[in-house]
Amino acid sequence: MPNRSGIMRKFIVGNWKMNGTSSDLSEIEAIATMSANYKTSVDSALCLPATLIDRATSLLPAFTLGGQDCHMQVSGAHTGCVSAAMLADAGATLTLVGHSERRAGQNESDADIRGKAAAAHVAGLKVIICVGETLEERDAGKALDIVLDQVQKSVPDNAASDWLSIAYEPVWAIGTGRIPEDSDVAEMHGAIREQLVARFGIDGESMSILYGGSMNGDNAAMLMAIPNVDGGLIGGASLTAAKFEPILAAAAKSA
Ligand SMILES: O=C[C@H](O)COP(=O)(O)O
Repeated sequence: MPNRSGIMRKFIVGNWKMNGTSSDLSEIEAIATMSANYKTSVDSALCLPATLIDRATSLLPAFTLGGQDCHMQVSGAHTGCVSAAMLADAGATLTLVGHSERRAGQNESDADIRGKAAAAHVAGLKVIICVGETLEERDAGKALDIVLDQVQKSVPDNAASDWLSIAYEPVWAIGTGRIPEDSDVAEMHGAIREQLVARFGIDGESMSILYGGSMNGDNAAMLMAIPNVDGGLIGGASLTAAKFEPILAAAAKSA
């Protein structure tokens, strides 16, 4: 997201997925303490399991913590679901929506994700909408069409750079150790940027577009040097301060 002088700061977000119990609060604290060393040039956050958000925010009120999903309704008969208002009440200030593991595992549609993003915004949360193609879609030459369609249909019409970011995550790169060619990342992020600017005007220039999928300390500098890569959404390498720090260091250097 832009700072006051309009320069894009890198935005590095860890996604703990379904990992973490109270015994991991000390590691979350270590990550927060380490991240503070980079705060002059890098915005960082952790998206935690909903069960940990309240305790983590009590322990670390200055660190940005988020959820990994929310329901589109404020309350009601939705057993097992968590609303955006509940995340905010627990202390979260942002949430992911539309992660591919939910699109596939929970059959979430673009319309669902748009509704969740809108609900999160109403609850006062910043939102990261995840998009990405499968390997079959890339091999069929459909990656750009698929991802741009997801962005078009998932992003609400009132989106603005002060609350909305996109995370491009090729499904086949998540947790596999594989990453796309630089040129493919540049092409996709450039195309997403063009679409955001066409739809939202100059504000589309300031919406952060994160890359996700096997980002780690070895490849982060290279990935963040690619035009329109404004940061990262990191899974496995966000689980410890030791693995997360080199990514923040790379982001700080590229800022
Ligand atoms: O949300 C994070 C992404 O799914 C990336 O996960 P990964 O860094 O473990 O590949």
